Amino acid sequence: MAEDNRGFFKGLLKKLGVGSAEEPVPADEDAKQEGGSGQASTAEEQQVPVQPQQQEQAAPVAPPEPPAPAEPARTPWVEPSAPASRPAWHEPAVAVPPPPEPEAAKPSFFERLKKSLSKTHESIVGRVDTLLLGKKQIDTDTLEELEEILITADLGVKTTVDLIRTLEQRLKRDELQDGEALKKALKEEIQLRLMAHAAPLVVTDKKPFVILVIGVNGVGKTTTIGKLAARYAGEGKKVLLAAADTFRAAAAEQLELWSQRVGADIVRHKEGADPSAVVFDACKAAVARGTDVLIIDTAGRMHTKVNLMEEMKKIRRVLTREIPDAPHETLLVLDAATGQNALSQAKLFKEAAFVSGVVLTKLDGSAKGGVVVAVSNEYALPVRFIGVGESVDDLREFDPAQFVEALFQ
Ligand SMILES: Nc1nc2c(ncn2[C@@H]2O[C@H](COP(=O)(O)OP(=O)(O)OP(=O)(O)O)[C@@H](O)[C@H]2O)c(=O)[nH]1
Repeated sequence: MAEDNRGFFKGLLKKLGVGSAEEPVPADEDAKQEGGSGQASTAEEQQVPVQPQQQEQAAPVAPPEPPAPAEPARTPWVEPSAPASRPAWHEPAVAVPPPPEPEAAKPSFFERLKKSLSKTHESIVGRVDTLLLGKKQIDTDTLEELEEILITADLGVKTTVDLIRTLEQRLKRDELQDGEALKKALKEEIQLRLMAHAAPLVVTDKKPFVILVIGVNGVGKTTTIGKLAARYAGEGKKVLLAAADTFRAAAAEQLELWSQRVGADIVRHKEGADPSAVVFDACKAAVARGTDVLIIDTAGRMHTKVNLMEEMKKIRRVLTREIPDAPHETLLVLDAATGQNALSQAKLFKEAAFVSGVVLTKLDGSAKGGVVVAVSNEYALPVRFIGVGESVDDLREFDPAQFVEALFQ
């Protein structure tokens, strides 16, 4: 640093009452300096991030020479890593759940569901409308074309074949005289299949009621847990979250933000810790604190069925040892926007992890919402909730009649 700059900063620091105007010294070097202990300004003090008021005071006083070109304009003792717009003492850089919209500005849930399903509506009902345009009569050729539409709209081969067989029988019984009758029959048959497996998640008064949340990474597990925690805390229940996804520090941070936001407790360990150890501690804490609902976040990075089964077995072993009939619900989270991938994940997890219910997220903006019908019908799994956005109240209990109505309107 130029001599005259040194003089300037010395004077400036004196004015601000910061102490000695020596250049910042790294902490480990400071320890090596002789006679440093009695000084008013240690290296540590100089490297503490500047408080906003100090920055404001220092800003108007320009140094006599412009700073070196590579350096951003800042006073010398500001943390080099601190971005100008986001000081170093801010929250960790993980996705912060967006706050709920003000009630008055929000359309009803049915309206939002309809909007969320608009692309799926186009890919099923829109194409069926085009198929039926100008058709005076429904015949087996029409049903063959319908079959293709349903398969490509992610209803799954098994469900589609089953639907078409039923429609053929109804055609034989003369129930499908025109396009409108066919559309009505299709809507009824889809609803029937969804209703056959529908069942809401009933949180009993077992203390704690344990929900184990599984699914591959990125499908929306953590967000779903946050939304569920908000729901149960809102009902006056005491909620504890277990951050057993220890693969990524950000996953636990994200869960912690949700816990703070909804007023739930959290048990988390360091990144890379054994997920079963987190589950063990969470069970102990839940029992000791009289928790009503314990929700466990897990990592979905088991690439093979064998790995997945082993990890799940281990977690379950720990769980049942601590809370004999836990988990009371094993909730598989699937990203609806991944269509057929979601269907394959349902198959893998159902076989490996004793899934008892499903959450379909990201229905908003996806054309692949037909997968809801496929997952429920092909694997006989109840869809407990659907996610139609990132906000806290964008997770709703699945209602087959409402879903089909919103899809066909
Ligand atoms: N549009 C939309 N986005 C969602 C929904 N649910 C979750 N997300 C978003 O999906 C992204 C991934 O969600 P996470 O909750 O982090 O997913 P995860 O499964 O926990 O992922 P890992 O922590 O990587 O295992 C985030 O940006 C969420 O905000 C939904 O219903 N709709």
